[in-house]
Amino acid sequence: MTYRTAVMGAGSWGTTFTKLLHDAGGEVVLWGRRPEVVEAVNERHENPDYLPGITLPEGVRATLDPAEALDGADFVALAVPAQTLRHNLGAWRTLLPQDAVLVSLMKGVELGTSRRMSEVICEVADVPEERVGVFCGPNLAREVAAGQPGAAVAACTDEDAARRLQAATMTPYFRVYTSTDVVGCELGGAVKNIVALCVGMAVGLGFGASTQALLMTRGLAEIARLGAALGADEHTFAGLAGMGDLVGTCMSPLSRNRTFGENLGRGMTLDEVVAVTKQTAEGVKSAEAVMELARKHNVEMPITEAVTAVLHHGMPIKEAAVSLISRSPKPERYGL
Ligand SMILES: NC(=O)c1ccc[n+]([C@@H]2O[C@H](COP(=O)([O-])OP(=O)(O)OC[C@H]3O[C@@H](n4cnc5c(N)ncnc54)[C@H](O)[C@@H]3O)[C@@H](O)[C@H]2O)c1
Ligand SMILES: O=P(O)(O)OC[C@H](O)CO
Repeated sequence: MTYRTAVMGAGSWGTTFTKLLHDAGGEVVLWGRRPEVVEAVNERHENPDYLPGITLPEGVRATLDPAEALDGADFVALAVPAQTLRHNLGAWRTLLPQDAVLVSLMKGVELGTSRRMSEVICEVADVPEERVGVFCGPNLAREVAAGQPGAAVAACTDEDAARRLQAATMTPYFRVYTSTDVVGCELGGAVKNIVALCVGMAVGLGFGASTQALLMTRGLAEIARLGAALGADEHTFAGLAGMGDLVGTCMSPLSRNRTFGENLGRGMTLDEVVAVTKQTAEGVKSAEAVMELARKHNVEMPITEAVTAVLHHGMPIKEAAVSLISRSPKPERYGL
């Protein structure tokens, strides 16, 4: 069976996901909002702003017209920044094919509502949760685009839809597992960005692997605590969407979130870091939205709290580091 997919958003991950779908043998059209990006993909088979040096297959086609991209799609993959999804999807709502599965590629939580991306999709597109999927895992766009061995999770509460998404995305170099735990997969993807910001700050301050491992491990514990409060399956956090994505992102100099934190840790001001960050570092805005969720569900998330204090309330990084290391003594516990 050949599936047709519309990928909405021609940044680094949207473009990479388009290549993956093509390599998996599917039909795919990439929607981009900038004419020069669409032209580069169609004429020169590259997206130099986001994936310099990567050659895209000749069969990969891009368009500026959302209706053309969405026409007849089995899957609609959404790859815009988390904070613009509501606006973008609202504009495409009447063009969405009746039975298409809408797949979030995004790793963020909406500011103001604290909604996960799948919740925003259900609300704006007015579709039941069975028609909304999530694709996530330790996937640094450049490495996946280069065809390095990798894996991800295709999640949907409708197991059959998850299996179809799996079939549409498996390639000789990329494995895809299914899950029905949409909540856990989304939280794993969104909250690890906040932990990666913190690990980056630690790297920027000159701290080594011991401190980074501490932050990753306790970061995973707070992700699992929030997940338990929101009804996620705690096993998800030991998998690709949890530990896998957390470790991949926190360890990689390619991560925009880790790099953002590292620049702050080295002493740049927030404005300076924002000015040099050309791509989306979702954790920066999502930190406040996740903190709001944590407060609402009475979940302790000290790393998220410290990152939010540094990014949005002017707390000096060194003060945040002291606040974390001097927390009261307690037994080690994973999850709740
Ligand atoms: N890059 C990765 O390695 C990777 C991997 C997995 C998931 N993700 C997630 O994918 C999502 C997209 O990230 P990305 O890496 O492609 O980001 P990016 O910064 O590389 O690209 C963002 C894209 O969105 C477009 N865009 C920006 N503002 C817009 C608006 N107002 N309306 C419509 N389009 C707009 C940009 O033009 C660009 O095409 C994020 O949630 C990210 O966390 C990224
Ligand atoms: O570059 P980042 O920090 O957005 O991370 C990219 C992916 O989410 C890694 O899985």
